[in-house]
Amino acid sequence: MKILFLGAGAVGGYFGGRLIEAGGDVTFQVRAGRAQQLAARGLVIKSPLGDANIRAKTIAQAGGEAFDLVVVACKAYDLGQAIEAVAPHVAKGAVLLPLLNGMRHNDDLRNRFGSDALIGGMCQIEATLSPEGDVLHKSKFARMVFGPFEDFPADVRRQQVLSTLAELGAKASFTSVLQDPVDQALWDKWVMIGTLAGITTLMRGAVGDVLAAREGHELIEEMLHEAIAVATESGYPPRADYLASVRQLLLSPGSTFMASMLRDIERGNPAEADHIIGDMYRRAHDFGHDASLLRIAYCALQTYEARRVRGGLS
Ligand SMILES: NC(=O)C1=CN([C@@H]2O[C@H](COP(=O)(O)OP(=O)(O)OC[C@H]3O[C@@H](n4cnc5c(N)ncnc54)[C@H](OP(=O)(O)O)[C@@H]3O)[C@@H](O)[C@H]2O)C=CC1
Ligand SMILES: CC(C)(CO)C(=O)C(=O)O
Repeated sequence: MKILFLGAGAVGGYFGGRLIEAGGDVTFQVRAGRAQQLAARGLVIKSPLGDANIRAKTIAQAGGEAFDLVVVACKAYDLGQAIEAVAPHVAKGAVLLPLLNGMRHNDDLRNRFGSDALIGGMCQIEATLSPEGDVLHKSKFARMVFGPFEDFPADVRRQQVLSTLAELGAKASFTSVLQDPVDQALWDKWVMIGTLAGITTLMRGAVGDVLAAREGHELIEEMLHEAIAVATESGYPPRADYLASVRQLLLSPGSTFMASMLRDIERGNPAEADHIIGDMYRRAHDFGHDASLLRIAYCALQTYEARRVRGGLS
């Protein structure tokens, strides 16, 4: 199976690199700056699961080659361009697997390419790119979940892609899970990341820092409650055992766990505010919920973005 990763950032670089190690035929579609880094240094992964320096095949844009699977691994604010970049691959028969946090990108991709071009996915990893472009994997967990959507079961082509990816993933240095249907896993992840990103960007600290504050524990619980309410109204209430694991992550005193969105803000980069927090707040609002913490977190993120865009950060 020929696999293309659109983007070789923290997520694309990690999972794409690990699939190459497992014997996968993987190419990265990258822009000029990232292409130069990969040519100069190789695809470098620094990870508690094992360091690697991988020779990565790259292309600048869609050309003659056809791919069976295109993994979309960009940030949400780049999705518009990414959609145009992957369109020629879809026209040649590729199936798309987005690994972005949030949910709305699935609708965007489905509206543009149709349901039969899409499988669902998400990943759990704490990773970032160093200034030199090395993938820095910070915790031991690395998990990719993929599968067909509940309302659109896999046809023969997507089933073939899913099972080949599962076989390859089983040999790779991450946990690979084929989940049919995939929807609950995507909602569960959004509940967790919506709460984590909301609270850590609002308070500008890791989970343990927030918990050190007098109202910290209560506010984390309140934001989690708002996110759970959106998932529940949407038909995907998180299971009790999943919520127990989320509470363990979000309520561990002293924990340095934080959302990648906070790291983006600390570097003065754009944040996926609208996609991860704004979309959740809007859905809460449409369901008639108050969701006052999501509302404030979204407002804080929009304030950051306005200041960033006017050059007011330094
Ligand atoms: N980092 C993490 O720990 C986790 C992230 N996620 C989610 O995964 C998604 C990706 O995040 P992450 O990997 O951290 O982000 P990064 O910023 O590290 O990587 C995104 C990459 O996409 C590339 N890209 C964007 N548009 C294009 C394009 N049109 N053509 C080619 N390359 C493109 C960027 O390239 P360029 O360098 O040229 O800008 C960049 O290298 C996000 O939705 C995030 O929320 C999910 C779980 C964990
Ligand atoms: C919380 C985490 C690290 C889990 O995968 C994540 O998705 C993110 O910060 O973007």
